[in-house]
Amino acid sequence: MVSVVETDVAAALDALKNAASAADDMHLRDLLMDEDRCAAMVASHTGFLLDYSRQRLTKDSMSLLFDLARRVGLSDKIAAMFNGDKINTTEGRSVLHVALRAPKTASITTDGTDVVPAVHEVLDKIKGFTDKVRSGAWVGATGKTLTDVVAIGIGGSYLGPEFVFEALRMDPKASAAASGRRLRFLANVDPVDVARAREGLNPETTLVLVISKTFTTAETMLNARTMRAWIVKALGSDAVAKHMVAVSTNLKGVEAFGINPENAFGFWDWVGGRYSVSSAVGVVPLALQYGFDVVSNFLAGAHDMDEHFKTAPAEQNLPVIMGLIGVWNSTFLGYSTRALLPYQQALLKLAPHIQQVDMESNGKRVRLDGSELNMEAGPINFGEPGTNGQHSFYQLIHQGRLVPCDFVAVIKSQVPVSLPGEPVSNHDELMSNFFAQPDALAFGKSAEQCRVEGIREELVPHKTFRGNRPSSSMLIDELNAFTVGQLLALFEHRTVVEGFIWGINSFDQWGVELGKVLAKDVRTQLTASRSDGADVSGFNPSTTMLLKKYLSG
Ligand SMILES: O=P(O)(O)OC[C@H]1O[C@](O)(CO)[C@@H](O)[C@@H]1O
Repeated sequence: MVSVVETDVAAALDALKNAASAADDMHLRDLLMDEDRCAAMVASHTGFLLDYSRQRLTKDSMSLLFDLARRVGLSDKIAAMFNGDKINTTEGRSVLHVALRAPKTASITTDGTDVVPAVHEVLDKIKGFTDKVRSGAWVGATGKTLTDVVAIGIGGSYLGPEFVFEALRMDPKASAAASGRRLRFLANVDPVDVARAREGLNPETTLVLVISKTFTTAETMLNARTMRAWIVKALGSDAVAKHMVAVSTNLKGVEAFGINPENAFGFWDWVGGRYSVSSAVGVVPLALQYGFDVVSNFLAGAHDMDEHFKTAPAEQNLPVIMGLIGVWNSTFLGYSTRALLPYQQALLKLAPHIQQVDMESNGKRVRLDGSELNMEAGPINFGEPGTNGQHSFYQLIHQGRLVPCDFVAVIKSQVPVSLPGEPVSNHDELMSNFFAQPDALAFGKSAEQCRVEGIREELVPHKTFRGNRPSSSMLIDELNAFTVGQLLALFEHRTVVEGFIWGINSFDQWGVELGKVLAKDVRTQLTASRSDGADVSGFNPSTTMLLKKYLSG
């Protein structure tokens, strides 16, 4: 039987479908002339301003989206997440990454236990350990200070920490705190990645950090064994205790590997891998590099955005607005892709991280109850810092397929440069592009304009831009540990909002399992063929041919 709520939601969806058909008759060129509309489509929160007037939305269609949010019970769903309800139903887990950055005074309960004291216990342990390593109180097997860290981990145990690491590299405070220290990441199970990660490093001064929620991920464990062999070869097996530590929810696995659980930093099953950067997964490597104070600011920033998300009314709530725009573009306008374009080199790893956050979360085709979703949900995400992207894939964005864009920029550069004789500072030069691109996409250039410019008739079609290509523009006051935390939480919550509206489970990832199972079969075959010359068998003709070619090489 169809419930009242479902009928209510269906009515809201129908109204939005009609609004989307009407959007075909509107051009951003005209919508952007409406001052009231432009003023209404701006939202802000401490240090952040979002202008979404270049979305193909009217004020009415935006109201319909807020109405849909009400009808699906978005605010209750957000509250359920913050309350520790087991909203990850396929795994029977709470979703509490927000607890990782909650202050000591907060109380967040799951299974009848307040998790905040445990979070702060781990944070205190991390502070103690990282302070010791940084000060030289914790030394390696030969008595030398451990100045270099190789953080082994993949997916959610890698992408978020690397995003934050890169975002803060040129921040004056973080960079001063990192003086004399190096942090490398080792993710790919490729001996080339191992060689790159340890290039120029000395085992005597290197700390290896194994980061894995499960401590079973094949790539991470082989890389961990490879790095352990490197330490043991140089310094002997006793050195492992001084040179290897771990981050995991599986402390038994850590011990079985040979790392003392005393030197392990735990987290919990209510932290999803891709939402784990504010757990020990990110805090340990980042505090080793930048010091615990900087990382505390990062956590405070994430918490600040959590509070905004939890309390601000939908109409002023940045993650809610961004999530609703995502739903509009994906489900109602049918755009299958979106681009994340930071005009800020420090954010070069934002798009790769958000790719995982979003695509592993919302790359789903069934609803929570297992029924077919029957609408387009999670889009393909990609991105690259501007202006590099302009000289790469923007041609397609301007004249090829339609890709909604999220432009992100920072008002104050971390490292301002102004050269005598140059008309603008280097940062202003970068920002000129940030302001120009959204307008080029929105307004385009008509054939008439081309003709007025005297463009030869046969070239007019090639030089015409239809425009009407949607984007949002975000300005961040400055990029520091606090605002990086805010930015991370903002994008995490956008994904969560979209998943809540679609009624899917944004917190499981069954889709990555099948490939892992098949890789096991191939591993078994390679072992048998290499050791006993066993024939390749049990695979389809194509895979058999490829495996034979590989084995003969
Ligand atoms: O931290 P682990 O357990 O090594 O897992 C790494 C990653 O693998 C996945 O399970 C699948 O890619 C991710 O969700 C996770 O972040």
